[in-house]
Amino acid sequence: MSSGTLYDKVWDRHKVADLPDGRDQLFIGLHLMHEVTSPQAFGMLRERDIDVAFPERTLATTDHIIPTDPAERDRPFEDEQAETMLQALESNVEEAGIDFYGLESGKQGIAHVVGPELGATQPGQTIVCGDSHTSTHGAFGAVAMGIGTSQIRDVLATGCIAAEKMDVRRVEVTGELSDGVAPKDVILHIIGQLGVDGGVGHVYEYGGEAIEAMDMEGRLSVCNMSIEGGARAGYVNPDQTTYDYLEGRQYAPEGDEWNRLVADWETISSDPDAEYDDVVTVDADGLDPMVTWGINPGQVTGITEPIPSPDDFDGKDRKNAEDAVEHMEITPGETMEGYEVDVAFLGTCTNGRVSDFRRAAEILEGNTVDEGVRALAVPGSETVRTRCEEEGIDQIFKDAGFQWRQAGCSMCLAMNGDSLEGDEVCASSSNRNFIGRQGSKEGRTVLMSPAMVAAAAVEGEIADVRSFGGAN
Ligand SMILES: CC(C)[C@H](C(=O)O)[C@@H](O)C(=O)O
Ligand code: SF4
Repeated sequence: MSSGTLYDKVWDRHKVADLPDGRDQLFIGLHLMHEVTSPQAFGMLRERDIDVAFPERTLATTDHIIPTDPAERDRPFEDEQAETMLQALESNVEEAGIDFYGLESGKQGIAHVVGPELGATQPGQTIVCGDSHTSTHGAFGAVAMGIGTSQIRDVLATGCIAAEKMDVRRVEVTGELSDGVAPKDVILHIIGQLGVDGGVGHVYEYGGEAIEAMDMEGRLSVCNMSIEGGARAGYVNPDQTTYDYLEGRQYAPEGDEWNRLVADWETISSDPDAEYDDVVTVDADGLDPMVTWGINPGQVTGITEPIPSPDDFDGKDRKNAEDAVEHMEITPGETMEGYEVDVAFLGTCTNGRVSDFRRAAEILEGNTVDEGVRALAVPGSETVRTRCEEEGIDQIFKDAGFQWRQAGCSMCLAMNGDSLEGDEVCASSSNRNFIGRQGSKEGRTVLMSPAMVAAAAVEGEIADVRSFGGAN
């Protein structure tokens, strides 16, 4: 039997043909869809009178444009553009016979939260979505990639895309996370070390004891931000943690089929002697909670570490650091601790899952949000929201002074009206801190873990979550 990486094996299994331009024709196991990037592709199919080839391999939800304020979710939405986009998605999926998790389903949410929690995301699959954070699904040992409009058209029409095979970099994360340090800190640290372009031309295979010790939701957070490190995709080899999470979920196979698949999934993991194009080792021992100080996710440092000076960098990185210092109004040499915040935002496809809300609730319990802070808790899906409400987590958030919202992307990119104003500073559990990302050109985003967002909300400034004691 040939020896290789999971990426090689899954790719080879799904490869249909060599294309003349050097790319491969790749069959797609699961196509996730949301309202922003799909309408145009459906339009292209309609122009040529082509039906959706595999509706049963397609799953749709609505996330980016929908209001998260319960009072604004009645149809038609006040925002006409949002209403039009959702209507387009609704009629497209109905016509094609695609499973759709809309507002009434009780399971609506961000595609990258919904796919895994419904058990649609499975090991060994090829997964695509017209969304860059499709890399999230790699946490299950899948090859999951974001695609553009013409590829959405192709997968709708044929079940295949033309894709270029990448190199594989093994990112070995050794050591153990200390209290108060989360998977989000690990991926921010990785991006800080390897750079936002460090992964270009690669997919990242995350492994090592720190990754193996993570639960599925932690691995999802890590894989989610692969794209922020420039990688085309990121994945973790499937193991018992993966199977235990998946078993019994809505789309998960059952009985003999389940046993057959688990046995098969065991064979698709990277072999011990697999050859990688590159291997890097990152030590998680002694890692601090991380915070970004700049305007891309690689401009990141430990909470106790000083903000670097532009002089520490060369070329493009130096210019980026100068821009960051100016935009963020930060002082190199100081730490980010004590940097005042106006908004605390907890949610997104990076950190909008139940374990994220549990970790933040541990910090919030018995505490109140600083009076200068507007605090939003936005579950990544309605399933997450319901689960949090069953556990009483919503009450802890509300008692602390957070707004408890309904599921969506919300202030991650402010397409739905949840937005920063002026030069507000946001302590955010999201994945992008680009200028203007959260809806205001002067707005300032500081990326961090969910527990760190809760700590910042309480203190009214960036704080070290470890000072709250017992936090994990
Ligand atoms: C709107 C969508 C295409 C976009 C993406 O591709 O990632 C969004 O989800 C984002 O996070 O910026
Ligand atoms: S939560 Fe943010 S990063 Fe994730 S899909 Fe929505 S907009 Fe993109």
